[in-house]
Amino acid sequence: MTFKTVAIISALDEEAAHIADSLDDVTAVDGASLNVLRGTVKAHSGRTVDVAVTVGGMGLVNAAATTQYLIDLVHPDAVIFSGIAGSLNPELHINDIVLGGTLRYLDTDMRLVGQWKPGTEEFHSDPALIEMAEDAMDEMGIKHIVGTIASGNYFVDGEEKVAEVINTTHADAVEMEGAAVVHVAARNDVPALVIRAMSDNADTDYEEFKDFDVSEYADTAARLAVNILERM
Ligand SMILES: C[C@H]1O[C@@H](n2cnc3c(N)ncnc32)[C@H](O)[C@@H]1O
Repeated sequence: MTFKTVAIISALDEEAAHIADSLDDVTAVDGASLNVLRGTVKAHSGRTVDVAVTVGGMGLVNAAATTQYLIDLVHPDAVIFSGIAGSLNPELHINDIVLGGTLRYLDTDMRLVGQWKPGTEEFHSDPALIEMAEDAMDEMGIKHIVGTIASGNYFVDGEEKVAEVINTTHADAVEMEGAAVVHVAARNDVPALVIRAMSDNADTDYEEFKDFDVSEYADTAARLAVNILERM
């Protein structure tokens, strides 16, 4: 598989900043409430990879709309989501990475929703993209797992919510976009990868979350995304 064009999506400005800064020959396109930056990254092979990066906002609908818009706009060979998530796995520490081997929705009856294409009840990041990400993280010395990510339309904090998410999804990390991105990518037959750096242990309440600085973790995920582009 040659990755000539790659679309990268984040939910927050901090999650996209480093990726946008790594692009050369940048142009901007506005549409569908998005500001899309297009540019190139020089790969180790000497080739250039065309990249489109945008911030789509938080939540499943924003993520789905953004993914479809980027696919229609740039016809990418891969879609990568780069961002932060709450850890549900005690083996993981803040700033470790979970790759979305499996992605499941919270609060969605997939027996019904999953009847439409691609006709599955859960979603998966592309194995070739996962392998590139693992090589990149070995090189960068980042602790990581390929695990299960749960995606829902609410911030998960506190023991009760955490227990419910773990019981229903068996997830290692929880966030608000990943499953929607991979779901929409699968409808379009585009390989996708979800990268999440752990920003919290799902114990931080929403008021605190607004105050605490997520830039460091957002940047870890973004540096990984750029390293993957350089391997393409
Ligand atoms: C709040 C933003 O950060 C991510 N995020 C980080 N931590 C959590 C958590 N504990 N629960 C839900 N989403 C989280 C979401 O994906 C959203 O974009």
